[in-house]
Amino acid sequence: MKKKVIIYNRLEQPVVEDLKERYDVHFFKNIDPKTNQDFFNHLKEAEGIIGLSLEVDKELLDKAPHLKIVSNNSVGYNNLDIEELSKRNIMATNTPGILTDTVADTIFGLLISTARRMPELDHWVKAGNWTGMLETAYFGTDVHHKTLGIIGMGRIGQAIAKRAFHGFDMNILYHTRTKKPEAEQQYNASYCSMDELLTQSDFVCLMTPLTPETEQLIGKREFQLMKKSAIFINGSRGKTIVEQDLIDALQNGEIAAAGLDVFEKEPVEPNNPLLKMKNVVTLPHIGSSTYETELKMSQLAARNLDAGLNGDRPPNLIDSNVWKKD
Ligand SMILES: NC(=O)C1=CN([C@@H]2O[C@H](COP(=O)(O)OP(=O)(O)OC[C@H]3O[C@@H](n4cnc5c(N)ncnc54)[C@H](OP(=O)(O)O)[C@@H]3O)[C@@H](O)[C@H]2O)C=CC1
Ligand SMILES: O=CC(=O)O
Repeated sequence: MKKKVIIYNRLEQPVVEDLKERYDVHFFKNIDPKTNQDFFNHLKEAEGIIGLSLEVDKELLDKAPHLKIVSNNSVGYNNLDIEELSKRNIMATNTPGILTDTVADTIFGLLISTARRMPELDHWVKAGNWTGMLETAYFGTDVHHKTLGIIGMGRIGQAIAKRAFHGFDMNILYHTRTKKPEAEQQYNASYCSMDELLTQSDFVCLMTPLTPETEQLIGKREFQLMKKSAIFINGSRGKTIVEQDLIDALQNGEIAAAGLDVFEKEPVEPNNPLLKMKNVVTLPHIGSSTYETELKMSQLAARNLDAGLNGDRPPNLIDSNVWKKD
C-alpha cells in the first residue's frame, strides 16, 4: 500500500506528478487547516507533509499520529514548531541555498524600484500623465555609492551584499549574530551594532529568519534611529517588524520610503494603510518565485521527503538530533 502524503499550498506540478507515482497524494490549497474535515481525515493517516506555510504546531501534530516528516518547501521554517516535532521524533526539513541568488535579485530589485520610484512612475506614465518635461518632484534617489545596512548577513544577506558591492559600489554595513570575515574581505563589509547600522545607513535591509529573538526586532525606536531619508527594505518575514510602527514612521516622515516583500498578515489585508502609500513598494512574497527556482525548491523538498519516508537521512534535516539510526 502506498504511503499517504499531504501536499500543502505549493509544489510545482511536475514534482506533484512524480510524487503521485510513489505515494497516495492529497493536495490542499487555500483551506483552513484548523477546521477542514477532509484535511483532518487525511492527516490522521499521513506519513509525510510537503509544501509551504502550514502551521505545524502541537494541535496539528496531535491529529497526525503516523507522521514521520514535514518537508517545508521554503528556507524559512518559522511555521514549524521544531521543539514539538523533535520531541515526537518527527523530521523537519527546508530548502536552503538553491534560492539564495533568486531572493537576492528580488530584494535588490525591490530596493532599486523603491529608490527610483519605478512602480509609482509606471502607473503615472500609463495613466497618461507624461505630457511635458518631468518635474523635479518625480525624481528618485541614487542607489550607487550609498550605504547599505544589512541585518541578517546569512546566505541571502551576503548575496545582496555581493550585488551591492560589485554592481553598485555601495558601502556595506552589517549586523548579525556572528561576524562574517569572508564577507568583510569580499565586499568590504563592516560589522557594527544594530544602532550604528540604523543611524548610518541610507538603505536598511532586513534579512533574518523569524525566531523568538527576531520577532518585532524593528519597531518605533529603530525607525526613529534611521535617517529621515532612509529607505527600509523587508525581505525576511512580516513579523520581524512592528508593522504599525512602520506605518507611523512613514506617515510621520521619520523615514522616506519602504520596499516590502513580506507582511504581518499574508495575503495582506486590502485596507492595510501601506497599500495606499506612494512611497511604499509592495510585492506578494515573491522572493524565490521564478519558474526555475521554484521547480528546484520543489525537487529538493521531494528529495527530503523521499529520504525521510525511506529510512535515509534527509539532506536538509533541520534538527539533526532527530536522526537516530539504530
Ligand atoms: N521574501 C522571501 O520570499 C524570502 C524570505 N526568506 C527569509 O530570509 C531568511 C534568511 O534566509 P537565509 O539567508 O537563507 O538564512 P541564513 O540562516 O543563511 O541567514 C540568516 C542570518 O540571520 C542572522 N540572524 C539570526 N538571528 C539574528 C538576530 N537575532 N539578530 C541578527 N541576525 C540574526 C543569522 O546569523 P548567524 O549567521 O550568526 O547565525 C544569519 O546570518 C529566511 O529564514 C526567511 O525568513 C528566505 C527566502 C525567501
Ligand atoms: O519565504 C520563503 C522562504 O523560502 O523562506
